[in-house]
Amino acid sequence: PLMLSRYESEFLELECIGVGEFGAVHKCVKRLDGCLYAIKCSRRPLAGSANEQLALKEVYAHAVLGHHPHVVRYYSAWAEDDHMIIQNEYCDGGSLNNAIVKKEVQGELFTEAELKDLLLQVSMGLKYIHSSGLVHLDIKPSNIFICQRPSSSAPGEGESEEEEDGGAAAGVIYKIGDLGHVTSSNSPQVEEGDSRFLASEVLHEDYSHLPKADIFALGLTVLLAAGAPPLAQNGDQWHSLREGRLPKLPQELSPAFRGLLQLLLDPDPTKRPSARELCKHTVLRGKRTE
Ligand SMILES: Cn1cc(CCO)c2c3c(c(-c4ccccc4Cl)cc21)C(=O)NC3=O
Repeated sequence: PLMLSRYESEFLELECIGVGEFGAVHKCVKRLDGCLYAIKCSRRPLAGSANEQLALKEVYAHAVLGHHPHVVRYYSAWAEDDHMIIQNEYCDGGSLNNAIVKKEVQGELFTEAELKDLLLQVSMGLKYIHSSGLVHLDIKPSNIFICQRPSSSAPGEGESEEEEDGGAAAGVIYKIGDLGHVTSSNSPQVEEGDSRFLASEVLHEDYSHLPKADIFALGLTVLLAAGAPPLAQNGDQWHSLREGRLPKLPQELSPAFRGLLQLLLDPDPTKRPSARELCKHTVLRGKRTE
């Protein structure tokens, strides 16, 4: 085609790392800086359509959110020949969902210390998103990405891991990704996320405590990492979980941690701790064992 695509001229496509109805995500290297990026190409939504709104909200959210060690970094977005393209930080460790499946296959479990580290890191990312007046609304294992070492994209100015928590620098770093459902926490046009992680009050269009819907989804995310069976999309299991009945777990968790998970999943959103409260929660801030 006459117009040389910016995507082709600026990037070398290395491999496809995800395909969905949204489009495809590739691991790419930027020719200029030699760094790796995750680039999502999706069909450009019809002008004025709901999908266009969603696509724009994703880019707006990234633009507003700037940099945080536990939120996937945004670099650029542009439109070309009927496609929307977004260039994000490449996280080299796959998604939390991949990690959960891998543990399952190997007959291994996340230890309680690892579960606490996961909960603390994602809470830090959520605290940042919520303090910016936004809510994610699609927190789930496949939207949490892992960096096995400080990210392999271009280093960010003033972005330092130890600011948030030196501890994670030694192990894995979890980052909240896919801001496609992000909306403002007080004047929401809510686009519901995955029903398996949806808080009951949001299903009933009660948007008065949206940040607590992210906390509920985070509780289910940690529950899955703890080895809970796959979540139901609807039906009795879906409802019983939302009446505060936790599924049987393949491991004994300490009463303190189990109690905290119970609180994250409380049917009453006002009973769930905020991300800020989680970040300083003694159960999560206990002395590190390693
Ligand atoms: C399927 N998939 C696999 C990965 C690599 C994990 O090791 C991945 C990434 C992203 C995304 C992504 C999600 C939503 C919107 C835009 C992007 Cl680039 C999707 C990804 C993203 O923003 N950063 C990623 O690493």
